[in-house]
Amino acid sequence: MQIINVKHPLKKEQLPTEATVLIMGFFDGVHLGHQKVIKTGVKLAKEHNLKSILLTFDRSPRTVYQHETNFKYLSTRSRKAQLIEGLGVDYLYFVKFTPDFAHLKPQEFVDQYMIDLKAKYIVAGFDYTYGKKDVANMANLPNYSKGNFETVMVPEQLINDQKIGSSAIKEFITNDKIAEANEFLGYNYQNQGKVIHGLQRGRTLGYPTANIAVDGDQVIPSIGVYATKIKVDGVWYNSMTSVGYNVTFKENTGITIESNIFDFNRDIYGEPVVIEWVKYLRGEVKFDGADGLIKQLELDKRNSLKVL
Ligand SMILES: Cc1cc2nc3c(=O)[nH]c(=O)nc-3n(C[C@H](O)[C@H](O)[C@H](O)COP(=O)(O)O)c2cc1C
Ligand SMILES: Nc1ncnc2c1ncn2[C@@H]1O[C@H](COP(=O)(O)OP(=O)(O)O)[C@@H](O)[C@H]1O
Repeated sequence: MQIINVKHPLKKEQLPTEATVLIMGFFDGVHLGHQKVIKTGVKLAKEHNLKSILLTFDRSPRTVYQHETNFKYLSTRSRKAQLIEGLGVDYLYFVKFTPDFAHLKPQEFVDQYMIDLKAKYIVAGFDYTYGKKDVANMANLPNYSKGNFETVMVPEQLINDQKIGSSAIKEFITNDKIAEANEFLGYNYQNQGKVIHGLQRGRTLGYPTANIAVDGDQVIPSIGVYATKIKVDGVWYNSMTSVGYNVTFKENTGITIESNIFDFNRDIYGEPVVIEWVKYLRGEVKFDGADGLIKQLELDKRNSLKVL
C-alpha cells in the first residue's frame, strides 16, 4: 500500500493514472463497521479491475466542524495505516484538514477529490457526510457526480442490536469493558507509546514495571489491572498492566500506565512499545503496604496467564 500525504489542493503528480474505487471516511479505530465498508470497496475494485483508494484525514472532522477540543483517538495515524493496509487497500490518502480544505463546497470537493481521483465508485458508510454536516451526504452525492461515478452505501452494522461505532467503543474502553470494545473492533485494542522512568519501586517489589507514556491523543483504558501483551523491539510478550494512581504508595504522580513483562529482564527505557489490552482483571486497590500488593500481583500474574 502506498501512502500519499495531501495538503490541499491535490497536486497533479498525486493523481492516480488508472480508474479507481474511492473509499471515504475518517475510520478512527478501523472497527468492524469500518472494516465492512473498506472490504466492500476493495472487493468492488478487484471485481472491476480498478485500484482502491482510501481517502481520510489527518485529524477528526469533529475537531474542525464541531470545534471539539481534547478529542481522543482509537488509532494513531500509523496504526490506522497498518489496519487499512491489512484489508488490501492500494492507496491511502491522508488529507491535512486545513481551513481551505474544510471550506470546500460540496461540488468543489466532489470535483477536486472524487472526480480528479478518477473514482468510478464511491464507497462509504450510511452516515458518511463530507464538508459541514447536513450539507452533503450519501443520499445527495449522486446529484454532484455529473455521471462520473456510482455510489455504494454500506448499511449500519450492529452487534446485539447496538450500532458498531467509535463512540460506543470509547465508552467501553473507558468503563472497564475492554472485552466488548475488542468485540466491536474485531481485534484487541492497542496503545502505542514509549518507556519512561518511574520511581524505581517496581524492582524492589520483585515486579519491575515498564512505565509507559502513550503517543499523542489516544483513548486510554479506565483505571484498573489488565492482562496484556506488549511488543518490544518487534517481539510480543505476555504481561500485566496497571492503569492507576499507585494509591498504595500515595504519591501524587497522576495516572501511570505500568507493565510487568513476563519472562523478561532487560533495560528498555526510551524504547517504543505497543500494549495490547486483552482482559480487564480488577480495579485498583489501596493495600496496607507492599506485602499485600505483592500477594495480589502474584494472583494477577496467574489470572493473566490463564487468558493470555
Ligand atoms: C499488574 C499490576 C497491578 C497493580 N495493582 C496495584 C494496585 O491495586 N494498587 C496499587 O496501589 N498499585 C498497584 N500497582 C502499581 C504498583 O504500585 C507500582 O507498579 C509500583 O508502585 C512500582 O512503581 P514504579 O514503577 O513507579 O516504581 C500495580 C502494578 C501492576 C504492574
Ligand atoms: N520484566 C520486566 N518488566 C518490565 N520492565 C522490566 C522488566 N525487566 C526489566 N525491566 C526494566 O526495568 C524497568 C522497570 O523497573 P522499575 O524498578 O519498576 O523502575 P521504574 O519505576 O523506572 O519503572 C523497566 O522500565 C525496564 O527498563
